Amino acid sequence: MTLLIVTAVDAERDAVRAGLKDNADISVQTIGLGPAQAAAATALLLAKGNYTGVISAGIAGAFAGRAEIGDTVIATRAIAADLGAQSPRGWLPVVSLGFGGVSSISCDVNLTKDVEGQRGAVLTLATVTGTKETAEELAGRYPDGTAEAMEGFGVATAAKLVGIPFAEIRTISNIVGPRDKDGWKLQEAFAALTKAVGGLA
Ligand SMILES: O=C(O)c1cccc(C(=O)CC[C@H]2O[C@@H](n3cnc4c(=O)[nH]cnc43)[C@H](O)[C@@H]2O)c1
Repeated sequence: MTLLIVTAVDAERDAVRAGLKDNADISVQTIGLGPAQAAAATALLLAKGNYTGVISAGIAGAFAGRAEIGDTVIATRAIAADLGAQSPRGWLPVVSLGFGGVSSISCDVNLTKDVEGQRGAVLTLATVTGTKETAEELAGRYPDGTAEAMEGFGVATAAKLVGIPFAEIRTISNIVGPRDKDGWKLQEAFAALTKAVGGLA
């Protein structure tokens, strides 16, 4: 039986593979960017293989004051932070709309028990946050929200459908706020990712 680790882009996949040193019991695959692509591609992989669990891994943005560049965040839960409705009285998560669905999926602690890092919720968004206002709104809405990325909830949804454990590991490349892509510390985050997944090997 094999553990599946999925990443959005090849650079993340290569950083994870470097930390695992050819461990034959772990398969690392690129699934593409965003929650919809992540859910569909993960479901396809899980349908074709026999996996003990799935981990969404990669880089992420941290909410100011909750994690720093180069830190490792191990998700307690993956939150669908843009699945719901806006209203004049504030945000309405999908669960409050009355049509079913869930707003967050818990992570299995056993999958990441050998990984070092801080624990906190990781938000999944189809749109990367790019303003101070949205960053503050999300941080206020989710007091346990430590980081945001674009795939975790999609991967978690596929794992839940198949009935296998899910976890998410993210290393911090940037602070969530006004868009400054040139300021993302990609190499620091990829190096931290290689180190973090070493515990899984
Ligand atoms: O390999 C490269 O040189 C490279 C250049 C640009 C971007 C990447 C990525 O890996 C981007 C996709 C990756 O980033 C996650 N991510 C990171 N920070 C955030 C954020 O602030 N908000 C949302 N997502 C973020 C995303 O989930 C993907 O895993 C590589």
